[in-house]
Amino acid sequence: MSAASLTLAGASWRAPRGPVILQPVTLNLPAGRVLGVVGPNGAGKSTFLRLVYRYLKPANGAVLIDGEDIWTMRARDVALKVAAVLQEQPTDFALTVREIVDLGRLPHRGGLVRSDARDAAVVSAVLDRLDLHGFAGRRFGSLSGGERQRVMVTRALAQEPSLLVLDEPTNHLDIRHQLEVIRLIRNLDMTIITSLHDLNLAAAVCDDILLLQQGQAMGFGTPDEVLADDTVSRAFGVLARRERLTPSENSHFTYQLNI
Ligand SMILES: Nc1ncnc2c1ncn2[C@@H]1O[C@H](COP(=O)(O)OP(=O)(O)OP(=O)(O)O)[C@@H](O)[C@H]1O
Repeated sequence: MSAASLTLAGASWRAPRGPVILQPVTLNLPAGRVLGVVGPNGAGKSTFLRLVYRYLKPANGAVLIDGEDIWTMRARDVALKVAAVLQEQPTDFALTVREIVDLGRLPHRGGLVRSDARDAAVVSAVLDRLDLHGFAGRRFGSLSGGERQRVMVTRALAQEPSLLVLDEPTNHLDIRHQLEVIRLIRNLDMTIITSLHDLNLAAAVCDDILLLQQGQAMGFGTPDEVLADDTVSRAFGVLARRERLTPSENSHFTYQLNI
């Protein structure tokens, strides 16, 4: 497993027989970076993520992973490189946690081939990593929202991707599990693309930020470059002020309605 670079070369998306939802985006993310995708509701964050994990095909331009256009690659080869944890959770509630996590191994074996010892070892290792071993035999449907979210992260890690896409990964999680997932994101040896609503979290966790507003990229760069008070205020339609907390030097945004 190693990290992969991501390039968007003028990639845009248009709804079928509808308007352009995402205007052309061009960016180059070196391998191993953590990219946070931020912006108000309806800005196009999920659409951007769907282009990256090859769910949506760009109307124009291309998405490249390690320099290769993902739409000229076989779907299975993309699945060997890219895993996604989405807001929508699977409905196979009758499966056990171990069975759900084992589904992450599917791209590594052809068709109906059964799990082998290596698959079992990877599944056990990722269950341990997310502290879910005690849940392995539980039915997915019997878990809480936060436990399900951790299972979905675990399944994605079982895929051993080089690029991990996360849609609001801390949703449903209590404070401790939020911190654990954030620490995990920072420590993974892969490229991460994550949408986040919490700008404080985005500034603390991400190497780079893509700010979207009404389907347009308003900024791409380090959190300090992109998340300036006036830019955040304009994008979200609020008065935003960023302070530095001492001694951590972490950013802390406060907001008020500008009426
Ligand atoms: N298939 C579609 N057909 C028409 N409109 C769509 C389609 N998919 C998305 N949209 C619209 O495109 C816009 C961007 O949607 P998207 O889900 O990417 O936003 P988002 O930034 O993830 O929003 P949120 O923060 O609310 O989750 C929204 O206005 C949405 O209604």
